[in-house]
Amino acid sequence: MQSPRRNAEGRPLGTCDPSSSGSPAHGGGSRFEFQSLLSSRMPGADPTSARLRASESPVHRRGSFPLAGAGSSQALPPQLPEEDRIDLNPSFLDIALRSLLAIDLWLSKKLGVCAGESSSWGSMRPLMKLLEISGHGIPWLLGTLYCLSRSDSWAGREVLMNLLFALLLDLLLVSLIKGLVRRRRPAHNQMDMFFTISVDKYSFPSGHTTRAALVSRFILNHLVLAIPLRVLVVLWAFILGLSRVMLGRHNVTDVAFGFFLGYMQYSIVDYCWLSPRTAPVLFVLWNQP
Ligand SMILES: CC(C)=CCC/C(C)=C/CC/C(C)=C/COP(=O)(O)O
Repeated sequence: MQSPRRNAEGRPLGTCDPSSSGSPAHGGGSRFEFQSLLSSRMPGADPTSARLRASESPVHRRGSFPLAGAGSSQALPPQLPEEDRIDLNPSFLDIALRSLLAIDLWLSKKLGVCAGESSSWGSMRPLMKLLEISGHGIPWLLGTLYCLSRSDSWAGREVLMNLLFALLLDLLLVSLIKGLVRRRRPAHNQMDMFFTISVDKYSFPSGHTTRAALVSRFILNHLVLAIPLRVLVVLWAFILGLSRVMLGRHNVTDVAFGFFLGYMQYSIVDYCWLSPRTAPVLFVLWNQP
């Protein structure tokens, strides 16, 4: 059996002395309290998952409760029940993620000013819903297919074919991630969206935002537009993302990740660019009478 590791004062590590700087396992008396508070008051604190985390922690593996350090002559606090013990040792990443989520929920609730008719900016709701339609998958897909059917130049057809590929890739990736992450939409959201598919009950990432980022980057790279129009395209994408939070459809992190994913999706499309040279079959098929 391993003898317990000791600190500079010869005290076994993990021995409880609330006034001391504490053991590496608990980080001192004040951190001890902070962590207890965090684990017991944080939304979503779950004793079952805490128990699971504990079984992975080095403190737990040692097989004894370190606060009750054997051999210490000082009065020790009473031993805590199992659930409370483990909650004392969340990892730094755990705390950082939970704090980020708490800030995300708080900020999203604050920004959800058009979430209902009676919300503080409720009168703006129709305008936000108009923006919502401008970034919906159906008009973009139908519009691209229509333009493709009317296009009479090879260059135009190539761009539109790639836009179609981009839109389908976006639908696929967003559905996949939504299905995997399964994050519920904010509680203050009214589920009155136009034409949704099953995964759209989930909110991470925002599909409207990925599309806005993807399409705007696509347009900026493949259409020759005057500067004011280019600014308008960027503004549209940005305001569409913001409107998702204002409508209460999404949390801020859903939209932030949506921008990132949409931006990256364009890079994929650009990398796999379809042309009569790289995908001749597609282009020949499209030109059949
Ligand atoms: C071809 C096919 C299956 C088209 C489906 C298009 C469609 C229903 C897209 C869903 C658009 C939508 C409501 C996305 C949700 O956006 P969030 O920003 O709320 O995530």
